[in-house]
Amino acid sequence: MNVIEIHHLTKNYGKSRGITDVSLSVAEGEIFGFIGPNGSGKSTTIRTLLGLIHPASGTAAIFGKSCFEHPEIRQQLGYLPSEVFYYENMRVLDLLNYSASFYKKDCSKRIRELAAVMNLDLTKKISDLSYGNKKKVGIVQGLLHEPKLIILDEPTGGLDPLMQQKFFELIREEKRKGATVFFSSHILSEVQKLCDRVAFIKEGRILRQEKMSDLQENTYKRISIELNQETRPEIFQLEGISDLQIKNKMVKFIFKGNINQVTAMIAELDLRNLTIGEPDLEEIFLHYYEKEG
Ligand SMILES: Nc1ncnc2c1ncn2[C@@H]1O[C@H](COP(=O)(O)OP(=O)(O)OP(=O)(O)O)[C@@H](O)[C@H]1O
Repeated sequence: MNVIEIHHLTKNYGKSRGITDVSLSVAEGEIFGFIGPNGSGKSTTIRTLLGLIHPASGTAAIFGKSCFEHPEIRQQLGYLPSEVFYYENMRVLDLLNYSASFYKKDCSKRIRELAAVMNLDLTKKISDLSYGNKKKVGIVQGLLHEPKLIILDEPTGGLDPLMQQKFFELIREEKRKGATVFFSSHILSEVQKLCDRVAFIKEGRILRQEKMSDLQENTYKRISIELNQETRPEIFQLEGISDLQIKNKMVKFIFKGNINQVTAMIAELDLRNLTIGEPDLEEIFLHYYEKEG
């Protein structure tokens, strides 16, 4: 069953672009990454999905129902917005208890567990917290009622690397317990570690949806060659080469395909140096999918 179903969703802000014809689905138990640069439409998609803003056209459903028509769905979902605003004078525990009062269950044990994992001091006043610690409050708030669907809009901003790791571990644990996770980010490397599938959004449109395993199994290589003399681009016209950059005697490109073909081509060259590495997903997206944008 698909927990999230979005079909042809379009939303504009007056004359300015929001999102255009966005379609995607997230299966039960999946961790789904939603990747795009700043302003690409991630938050707009999420807010429309949650029924917080109205689309111009298209449909969005959670557990098969529209959030507008069935606000009770929110009982089963945990949402961390990209920006969190709190009552500055409240203590962390009071704020979390207040959030928990919206759900029909006792969340006090889970609040303490989550605060311990995230190293969050429950006795502090919100106004005394750093940006990263406020983000932790948002994370605990999103998870405290053990929701079936967790929607996180840029959750890791402000968290230090150790806390990011702890947070990822929390998300993996929620997945093991059966939760579905929708996770937006502009940092591909973090999504790479966590997600089963990923959609890339650019300028309000979805470019691709891929299984993470397919992306990683594809033999993408980042190849850098230093030659003993200057060269010509025609030599590098092999199928599968993209993002070819030639500067004096330095040649760089991304290659996808049978590695033997590219090593045969390189064997013909007079090399000074050669490095073959794995491009990160950022490079794959930016250079392979750029032309589709
Ligand atoms: N309330 C608003 N009024 C007018 N334009 C808006 C509003 N909210 C978003 N937009 C515009 O819609 C587009 C998509 O913005 P959105 O916030 O959805 O992107 P995002 O991918 O979440 O970006 P970021 O990573 O910076 O949070 C942008 O061009 C933005 O300027």
